[in-house]
Amino acid sequence: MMGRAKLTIIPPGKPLVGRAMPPGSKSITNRALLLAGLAKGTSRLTGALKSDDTRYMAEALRAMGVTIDEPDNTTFIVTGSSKLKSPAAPLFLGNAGTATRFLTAAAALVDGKVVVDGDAHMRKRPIGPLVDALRSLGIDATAETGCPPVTVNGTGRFEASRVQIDGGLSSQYVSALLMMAAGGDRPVDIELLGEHIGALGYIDLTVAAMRAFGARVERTSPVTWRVEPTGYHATDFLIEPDASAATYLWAAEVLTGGKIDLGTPATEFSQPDARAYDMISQFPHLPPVIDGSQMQDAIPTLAVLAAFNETPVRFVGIANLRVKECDRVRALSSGLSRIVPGLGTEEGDDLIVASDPSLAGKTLPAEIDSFADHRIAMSFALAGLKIGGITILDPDCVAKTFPAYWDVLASLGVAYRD
Ligand SMILES: O=C(O)C1=C[C@@H](OP(=O)(O)O)[C@@H](O)[C@H](O)C1
Ligand SMILES: C=C(OP(=O)(O)O)C(=O)O
Repeated sequence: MMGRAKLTIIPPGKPLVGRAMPPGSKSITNRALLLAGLAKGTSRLTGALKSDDTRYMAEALRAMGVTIDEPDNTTFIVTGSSKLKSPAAPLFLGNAGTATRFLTAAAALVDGKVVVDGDAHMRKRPIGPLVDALRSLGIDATAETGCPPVTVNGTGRFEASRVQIDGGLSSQYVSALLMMAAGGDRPVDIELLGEHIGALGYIDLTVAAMRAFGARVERTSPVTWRVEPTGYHATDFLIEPDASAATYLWAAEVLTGGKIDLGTPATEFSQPDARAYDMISQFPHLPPVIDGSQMQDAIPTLAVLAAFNETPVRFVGIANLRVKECDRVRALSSGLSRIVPGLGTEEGDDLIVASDPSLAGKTLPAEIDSFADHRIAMSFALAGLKIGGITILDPDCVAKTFPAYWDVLASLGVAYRD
C-alpha cells in the first residue's frame, strides 16, 4: 500500500491528556526474535513490537527455517531447531539496522550462503567493521561497498576465540557479534577497539536478552566480553514498551502542559533512551549542552523540543546520527530552519538549536522532509502541536517502529488534514 504523501498537524490548543501506551521495544523485539530463532524449542514473546523492522526480522528467520506464529498483535510464538538454514533468496531487511547487523553475524552460524540486503537507505549504512570482524574469525564474508549487500558463505562454525570490533559507527556490530558468539563451539572474547562507543546501554540490552535465553556472557574488562558456547534455550519472554517511542509522548506532555499516562513509569525502562526523560522533564529549562551519545534515538525528540526552550541548546556526541536512517543532524537542522531560518544550525557534527519560546501559538507553514526516517517524522510532529501549518511529508514512514503513532496522537485529541 502506498503511504500518504503528507499530513498537516492541527495544533490542539489545549493540554494533551489521557492514556497512550508506546508499542513494544524494537530493540528488544529484534533481539528476542533472533535468540528465539537460534534456540531449540518454542519461545513465546509477548509485548512485542509489530512494525516494519520486526516484520523484516521475522520474515528473514522464516526464510531460514524458523516457524513463527503470530496469534495476536503483540505476540510472536517462535519455534527454532537451534540451527538456521541457508535461505533460498537474499534476505531483504528494508532499512532495519538491527535486523541487518544482527543477521549478518548470525549468518556465520549457517552452513551455506546467506546474502543480507536492504533498501536504498540501508545500502548506504556502513557495515564494513562488522564484516571485517567476521573475516578475522575466519568467516568468508564480503560487502563490496562497505555497506549491504553482505554475502556470508558460512560453514556453521568458526575457529577463532577472540575478535576485535570498532563500535564507533554502530554499537549494533558489537551486539551482533555477542549474540552470534554463543552459537560457536568454544568461548569467544569480544573486545572493543577505538576510543568511543555510543549507546553502551544497547550492549547491556543484548547481554540481558542473551542471559534470558540461557547464554553465559560476562564483561571481563571495561572493553571485553566473554561469551561461552552455550547456544540458546527457548523461553517465554516479556518485552517492555519502546523507550524511544515513549520520548514523543513525554515531549508532547511537557510541550502542551498535559498529562499522558504511558502505563510504564520512566524509571522502569531498561533501554538507553529512557535517560531522555530526565532531560525532557527539565523543559523549558533544558541545559545549554546535551550529550546525545548515550541516548541517540532520542535526539530528534529533544532537538524539536529545544526549539521551544527558554535558551539555546547545543547537541554534542551525535556524529553517528549521520549514519542512521538518514543523516539526522542534517535532517534536523534543515527541518528546523524550514520553520524559521537559522533555528537549527550545524557546527561540525554538533547541532545547535536556537530556541524561541514565542514560536508557540504562531502559524509558520513549513513542509518537513522526513527523508523516509520515522524519527524525523515523529519528532517534527511535536512542533505541529504548538505551531500552525507544520506538514510532515511521507508521514507513514513511522511504520518502521511505531505504526500507530498518528492514531495514538489522535486518541489524545490531535487532529490532522491531508
Ligand atoms: O542495538 C540497538 O537496538 C540499537 C542501537 C542504536 O544504533 P547504533 O548502535 O547503530 O548507534 C540505535 O540507534 C538503534 O535504533 C537500535
Ligand atoms: C537508528 C534506528 O534504527 P536502526 O539502526 O535499528 O535501523 C532508529 O530506530 O532510530
